[in-house]
Amino acid sequence: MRIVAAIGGSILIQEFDSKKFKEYAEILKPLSEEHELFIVVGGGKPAREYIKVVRDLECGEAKCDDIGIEVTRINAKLLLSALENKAYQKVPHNFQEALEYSSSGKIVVMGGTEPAHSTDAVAAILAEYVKADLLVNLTSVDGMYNKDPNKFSDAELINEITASDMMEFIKGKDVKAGTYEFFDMTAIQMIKRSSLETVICNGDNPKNLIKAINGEKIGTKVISE
Ligand SMILES: Nc1ncnc2c1ncn2[C@@H]1O[C@H](COP(=O)(O)OP(=O)(O)O)[C@@H](O)[C@H]1O
Ligand SMILES: O=c1ccn([C@@H]2O[C@H](COP(=O)(O)OP(=O)(O)O)[C@@H](O)[C@H]2O)c(=O)[nH]1
Repeated sequence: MRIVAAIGGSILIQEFDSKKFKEYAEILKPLSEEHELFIVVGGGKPAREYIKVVRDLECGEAKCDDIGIEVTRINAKLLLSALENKAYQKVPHNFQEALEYSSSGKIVVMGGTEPAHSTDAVAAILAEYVKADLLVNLTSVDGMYNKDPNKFSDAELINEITASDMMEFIKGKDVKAGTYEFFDMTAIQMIKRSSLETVICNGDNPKNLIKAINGEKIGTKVISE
């Protein structure tokens, strides 16, 4: 299968250590023997810290995004280091490069591309671009809830949701640099327009990626309606 997986910065680099990079490398290396893998990594806390500095410099949101993108690319480089020769050792800056690098037969790892969206959108566009069989979004919670599970203890996990309902849910959420929380509108639009098979699940345990690939019931399944 051709798989695009987005790994949220919130899990990959929660602390400044190599733990999650190593854990993911251990899972991704054997998976790449069977599947074609494209990994998109987020910026997490370091991106938000840098964005705060740029915002204080008052040079505009696009510049803040630009710095956020640089941080996602640093995280991509860290994952490349952990993956060693199983990954193509260059971070693509756009979708065409990602496709080119994948012809090496190795894992491709990238971060952001352009301002005004998150790496969740990058992963969805990439999935469209490379005609992926599956898009997996690995985040810091078990999937999509009816409200923020970190704010509401009675939040309920949604097992299945249509892209249209998800759009309705996300409408009006902040689109400033570093503030995309759960998912962004661009990502959902891609899922809808290209009927991308999508699963959102907890990436704190990298083995959940295997479960999602094996079609086990996990997290939230997004139906492209
Ligand atoms: N309806 C919701 N369902 C799940 N998570 C939500 C929801 N609304 C807000 N969130 C928040 O979104 C966060 C995930 O976004 P984020 O930290 O940016 O992750 P990532 O690093 O994967 O992009 C969760 O920690 C959660 O607090
Ligand atoms: O293609 C991209 C990817 C990222 N970003 C910026 O980089 C930040 C960090 O990316 P990430 O996807 O991790 O967003 P987060 O979920 O941390 O908000 C985002 O908030 C955006 O400001 C961007 O502008 N374009």
